Amino acid sequence: MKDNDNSALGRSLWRLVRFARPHARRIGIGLAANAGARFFDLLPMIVVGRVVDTVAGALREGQGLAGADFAWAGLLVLGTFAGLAVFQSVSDYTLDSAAQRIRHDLRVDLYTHVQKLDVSYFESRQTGDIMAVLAGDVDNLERFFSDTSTSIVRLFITFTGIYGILFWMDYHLALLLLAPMPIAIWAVRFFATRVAPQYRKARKAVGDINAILENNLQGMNVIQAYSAQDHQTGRIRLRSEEYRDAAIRASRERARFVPLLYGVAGLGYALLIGGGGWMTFAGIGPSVGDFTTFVLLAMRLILPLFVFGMLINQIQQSEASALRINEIFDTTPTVRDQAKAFPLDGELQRVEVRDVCFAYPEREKVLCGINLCLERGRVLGVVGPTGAGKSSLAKLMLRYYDPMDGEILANGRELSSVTLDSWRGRIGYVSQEAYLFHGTVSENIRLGSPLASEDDVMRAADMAGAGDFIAALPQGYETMVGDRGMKLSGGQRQRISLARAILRDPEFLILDEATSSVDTRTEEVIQNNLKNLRAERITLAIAHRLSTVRHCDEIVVVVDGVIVERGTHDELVAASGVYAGLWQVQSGE
Ligand SMILES: Nc1ncnc2c1ncn2[C@@H]1O[C@H](COP(=O)(O)OP(=O)(O)OP(=O)(O)O)[C@@H](O)[C@H]1O
Repeated sequence: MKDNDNSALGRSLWRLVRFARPHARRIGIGLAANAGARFFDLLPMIVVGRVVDTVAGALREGQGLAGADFAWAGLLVLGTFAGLAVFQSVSDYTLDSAAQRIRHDLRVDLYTHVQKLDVSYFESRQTGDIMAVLAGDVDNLERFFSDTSTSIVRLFITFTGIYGILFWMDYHLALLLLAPMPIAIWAVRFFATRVAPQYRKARKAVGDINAILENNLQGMNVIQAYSAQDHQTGRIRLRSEEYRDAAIRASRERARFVPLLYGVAGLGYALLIGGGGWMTFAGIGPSVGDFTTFVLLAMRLILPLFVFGMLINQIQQSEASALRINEIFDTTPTVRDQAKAFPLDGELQRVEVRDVCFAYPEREKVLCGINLCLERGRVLGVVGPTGAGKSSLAKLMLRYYDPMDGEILANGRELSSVTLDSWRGRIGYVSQEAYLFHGTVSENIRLGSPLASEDDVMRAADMAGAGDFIAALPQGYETMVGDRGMKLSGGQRQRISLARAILRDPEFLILDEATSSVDTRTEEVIQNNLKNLRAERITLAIAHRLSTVRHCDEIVVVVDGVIVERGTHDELVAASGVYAGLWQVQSGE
């Protein structure tokens, strides 16, 4: 960010030009057509000059002219408009379609990149802010690629075309028109450096506003329950004011810039009309016809000059968006495939956790000296008080994070030397908060197994104890679950996410409080169903409710990130330790 603070024109935008490369041919055709269109656009003015010279010559020499003497001019002008129409539409279509393709590639690439980022990235950055980049900033760039860059090209061709003709006609006059140019260049640079920081602030404010909006819309029921509307409106107001002020400051810079451009244009014309008129009259300049063409062409420079001002403005806005997009592209995941990683092959027989310690970034240790051995066909239960580090252990298994010390081995191979896809592809994970996506029940169950048959989906739902309630929903498996599954109860959401994990037929099933929101009777049914599944997989079950882990082959008790007890249910109850105490409370003994 820092090295961009003083940059006037588009360093971040340049970095995104790579997205244009695959469409170079299309862009080339568009540019060539645009150049053709500009040629036909300017030709009538040369014809006008020739007509004026014909008239002036005839008047000077007292010759008569018939209407037929001007027919060529009319036909030529008509022809130029036909040419302009064809070339302009070819140019518009090819350049615009290239821009749409670039935006599409950019959006897909950026999203694909975001999907690879660490879980910790999403835990520390607000969703609404990332959304603002993926949606708002990408759309800003669409405008850049479709409108701004096309206008830049058009402007460039018009400018070079007009100046080319002017220099060819009379370089003295062309130089007169060029004289104030250095002032224009200075004005543009000045404007760009002044306005860029404001646009950056505005884009950041948009991200902040989106983050609060996204958060608040999701928690609107809580806001209403606590009558917190005024306070929340205040937060939005504050951010919106930041955006408003940055936008007004940018507008103020623009308002200063436009008179400068008018001044430059005025100076150029004053020199041209005054100096050129005198030179033409004195016979040391162009003919009357050429002077007419000259003035007409010069007039055509006015509009581009102001379009140029607008373009600088758009470029700066796009630059602010490009900066945010590049920030995401520059973020690399810390948990990723090592250069020498290769897929884990063979059946998953055992997962070992050796002397593992772990802390979240910039936090105290949450796990310390953890040793575990999980084997195929066996179920390991993890219990402990809230905040003890149980879910963190599951996150390490999933390789959302890598341990600080120690290692996790799968079939004897260190997890970090195995490709992420080959590892996570074997896991069925039911997280503490059952997250459902907007869609049908069936689509949600199929998340990790999109090609599964309907029968398999139903079987998985039955195993998860969800079959009956799904059948009773208005459209059964095709019922829409609402945003984040809000149209279902907590227990129903949990069972759908359990069905999702079961459908995957994973070799390693991680259940983090997977049945905490269902009643004890339903849980018992689910436990019985899961018993049939345990033979062909490793199961890790985390729970508060001891009845959930009671039948596990081994249970570990985690307190403050350390394993304090381990054994079977009976052994732990007999040991009269932490577990036995919890059991007494929960069983009412
Ligand atoms: N993403 C995170 N970043 C920083 N700290 C975290 C993060 N997630 C959890 N923690 C902290 O790590 C500690 C262990 O959390 P963890 O979720 O593993 O506990 P738990 O045993 O699963 O608790 P519970 O039974 O309440 O679910 C807690 O102190 C928690 O505040």
